[in-house]
Amino acid sequence: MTTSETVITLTGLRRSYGTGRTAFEAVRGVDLAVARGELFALLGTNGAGKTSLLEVVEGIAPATAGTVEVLGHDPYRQRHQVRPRMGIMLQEAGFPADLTTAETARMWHGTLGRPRPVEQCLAMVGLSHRAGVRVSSLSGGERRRLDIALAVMGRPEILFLDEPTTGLDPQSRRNSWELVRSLLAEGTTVVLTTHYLEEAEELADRLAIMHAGEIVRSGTVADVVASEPARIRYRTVDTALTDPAELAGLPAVSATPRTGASGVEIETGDLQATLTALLVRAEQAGAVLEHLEASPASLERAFLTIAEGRGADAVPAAA
Ligand SMILES: Nc1ncnc2c1ncn2[C@@H]1O[C@H](COP(=O)(O)OP(=O)(O)OP(=O)(O)O)[C@@H](O)[C@H]1O
Repeated sequence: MTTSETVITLTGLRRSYGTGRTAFEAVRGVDLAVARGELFALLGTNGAGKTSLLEVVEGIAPATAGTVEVLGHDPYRQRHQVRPRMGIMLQEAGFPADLTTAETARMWHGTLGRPRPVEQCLAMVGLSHRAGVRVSSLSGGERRRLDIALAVMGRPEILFLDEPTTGLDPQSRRNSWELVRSLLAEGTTVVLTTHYLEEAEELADRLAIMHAGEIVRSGTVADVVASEPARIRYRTVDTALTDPAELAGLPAVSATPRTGASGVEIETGDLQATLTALLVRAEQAGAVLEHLEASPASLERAFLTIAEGRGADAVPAAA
């Protein structure tokens, strides 16, 4: 259940690698607040800065500028106070290859304050039957699931999952979602990065999309989708229906229609109104609209608009 208590607050957060002329700023002034009990998804193109940001929040690296507070503490300088209350699943974990699954879990168990039993954790991720198998013999997906098991073992208040389901088959992915849902139901706060938009749509209370070190969209899935227009596409030889100035006069058209070799693309804030008027015009002109497609706004579309560099300034982020 989501409460209004804020457990993660970032203000003007920046993170650079290197110094001087070779310095590279991977996180460029991020403001963010995550409430207790919610699932916050961080999305973005490859290299957008998600992992660089997460590592600062997890206390693995210091911020170059700005402030970060996790459970009321600086996660880097006051790491010993924050770390026991967090569960962290990194993008790539290193396990000693010669230990078995159960030995690895028991070793981790020994480092935690009030851990869940090893057997329970392995059962939670469907690895009980692989308990006696060496980690080196686990499949990539099984190793990912072992990662999740270790991350939840310490009953964390905040769980960080960095691309947790990459490499999992569809069934295992859905099982992981069920596990995350059960942790949310217990009141755990979850911060998730993923390249699977469906995963964010399934699980996220709120999300942010990063691009080039900045958050360019944020809010609920519905908020982010609402910021994106619907699209109509077709091809035709009728010049009245390929003229951008004529088409801009259709109701609810939100940008100058694009016409080119691949056909006509119209963006609209009201798909039904624009489509109805377009079809009436086509009927009156006796024109045929070939390959006609009408696509409602979607998270995928919003993501692609940002990835193509068209959406960075369109709608301010409101984290
Ligand atoms: N140690 C480092 N030294 C220099 N640059 C780095 C370092 N680590 C990451 N970067 C750069 O910082 C940028 C952000 O990387 P980061 O790993 O945070 O992105 P990401 O959003 O997590 O990407 P992905 O989705 O591919 O995992 C990239 O351009 C990357 O090359």
